[in-house]
Amino acid sequence: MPPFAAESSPAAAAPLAFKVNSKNVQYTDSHIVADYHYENATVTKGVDGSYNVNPTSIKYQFKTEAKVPRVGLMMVGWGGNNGSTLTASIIANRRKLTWNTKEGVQEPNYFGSVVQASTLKLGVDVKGNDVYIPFNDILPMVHPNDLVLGGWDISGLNLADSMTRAKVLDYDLQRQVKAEMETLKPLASVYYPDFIAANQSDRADNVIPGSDKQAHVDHIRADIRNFKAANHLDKVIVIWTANTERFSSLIDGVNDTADNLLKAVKDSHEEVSPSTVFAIASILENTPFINGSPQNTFVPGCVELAERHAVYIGGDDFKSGQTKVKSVIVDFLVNAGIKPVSIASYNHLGNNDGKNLSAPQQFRSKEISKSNVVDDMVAANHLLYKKDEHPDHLVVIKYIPAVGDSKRALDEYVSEIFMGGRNTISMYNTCEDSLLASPLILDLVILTELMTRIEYKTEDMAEYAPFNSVLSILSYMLKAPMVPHGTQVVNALAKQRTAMENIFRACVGLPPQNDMLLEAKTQANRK
Ligand SMILES: NC(=O)c1ccc[n+]([C@@H]2O[C@H](COP(=O)([O-])OP(=O)(O)OC[C@H]3O[C@@H](n4cnc5c(N)ncnc54)[C@H](O)[C@@H]3O)[C@@H](O)[C@H]2O)c1
Ligand SMILES: O=P([O-])([O-])O[C@@H]1[C@@H](O)[C@H](O)[C@@H](O)[C@H](O)[C@@H]1O
Repeated sequence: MPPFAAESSPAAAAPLAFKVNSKNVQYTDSHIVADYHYENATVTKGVDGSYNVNPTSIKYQFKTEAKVPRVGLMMVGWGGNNGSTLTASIIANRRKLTWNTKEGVQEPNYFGSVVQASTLKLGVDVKGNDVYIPFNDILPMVHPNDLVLGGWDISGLNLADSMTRAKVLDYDLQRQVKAEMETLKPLASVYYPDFIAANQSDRADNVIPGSDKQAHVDHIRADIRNFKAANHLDKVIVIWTANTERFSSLIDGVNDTADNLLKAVKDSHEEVSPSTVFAIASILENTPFINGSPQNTFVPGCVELAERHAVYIGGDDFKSGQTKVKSVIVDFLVNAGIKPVSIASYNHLGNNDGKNLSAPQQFRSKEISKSNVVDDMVAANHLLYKKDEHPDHLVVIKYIPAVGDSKRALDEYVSEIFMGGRNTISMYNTCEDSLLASPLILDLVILTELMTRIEYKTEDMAEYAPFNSVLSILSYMLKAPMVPHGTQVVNALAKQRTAMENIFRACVGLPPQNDMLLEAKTQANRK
């Protein structure tokens, strides 16, 4: 039986939520085609140190396939807290289950998903008031309830037992989805003990045998093909929500180029990690691969392979809690002309992720992804920070089993303010970590799939082309967002969200979002 088939295929192309009345936008039976002028400015510095600013305008044409396909989500680490929680939550939403809690009857939702539970401004009404629509109405997108779920885990527990082990969801909900979850069993996976904490070995009872890494790549490729065929899917997206691995060493001749990496797989080189095996297998199956963990899955050779095959990749590390808040707080402080001088981020948690992170090499992967998030915001304000000057920044993660998935996060931001003053912001944040991360998996899979249906061309291009294989548009959901080589990393959450919104607005021929509200500022006093 297919691991988990959606109860019904999504309807044919659903009617669009809105139409833009413009000569720049054409709606065909199959596509939305929009002409868009991308306005920017190039800045050069004169010998006297002054800037010369040259406005630029590039005409793009975006073509979006309007029909939403039948999509499968294959999770690596399906039996983990995130994977089992997301699966149960989709069942609950799909079946409109309600459950009793001490607060009363709870209804299912997709809170925490930008795509499913946030809105965006479409424009203003005749009175000049903002009009907001659901984020997922900007362009046709897959609905989570229509996703077909599957995946792999080194633990052979079925999803009901995994859900019980995770201790995330309320019992009265677990009770209602148990029967369906019991039918779901992760596929055997690739397990190289050296890459995750030794304390994970007791879970590894569902492992593809042998140490031949080429055979493992071929095995995973076959799994993807079989899942797609068995569930009559148009597309599959693979997301790594398995344990955090140690970083792979970057070795010339091994993982520096696509060809060397493919040879390293053939040679079963020890530095090819399980996550890179999955990424290679996905790329060779023309299947997007997203890394929800902090390790450097995408070694240079893997990025080159994705670019060679024009397959989307994205990562790293779901941005779900402390880091998400940090990418707002530091942005606010620096843009307010206030100078953070020290950032201390401590948390403890007791889930299996925390257990794995209690090992030094796995913690180091997470420390890196949690530490670099302020770099762009600091670099953007040379008035506050001299070149290469940074706030002190400390990341601490401790494992305390008793608190389970309910992460306790303590953050302290000390900033220099006016005339030598100091401002200290302290935060204490507790939450079920998996309930923050699981909705992000939805956003990542839904937006990655949408991006596979969008092409662009500029006036100098004869044919349409896909976006760059490294999907930096996903950065809002990621702590250490991957960007195309040589391009800037943006971590500020507001900028990440605006970029995402404006690209989708451009695909329907709308100008970038702005909050100038000139209507209210110029007409209000008109006699
Ligand atoms: N808030 C969050 O939960 C959050 C936020 C950011 C990042 N992450 C990252 O997401 C990942 C998953 O988090 P989680 O809380 O679900 O962890 P988890 O430990 O509950 O689940 C990970 C699962 O991966 C499985 N696994 C390990 N190695 C595997 C392999 N090679 N192949 C297949 N399965 C394998 C484990 O058996 C386990 O079931 C972790 O790397 C974590 O750091 C989580
Ligand atoms: O998202 P965030 O709160 O900054 O970071 C979290 C860490 O603080 C936590 O210890 C870890 O278990 C989660 O995987 C997540 O990465």
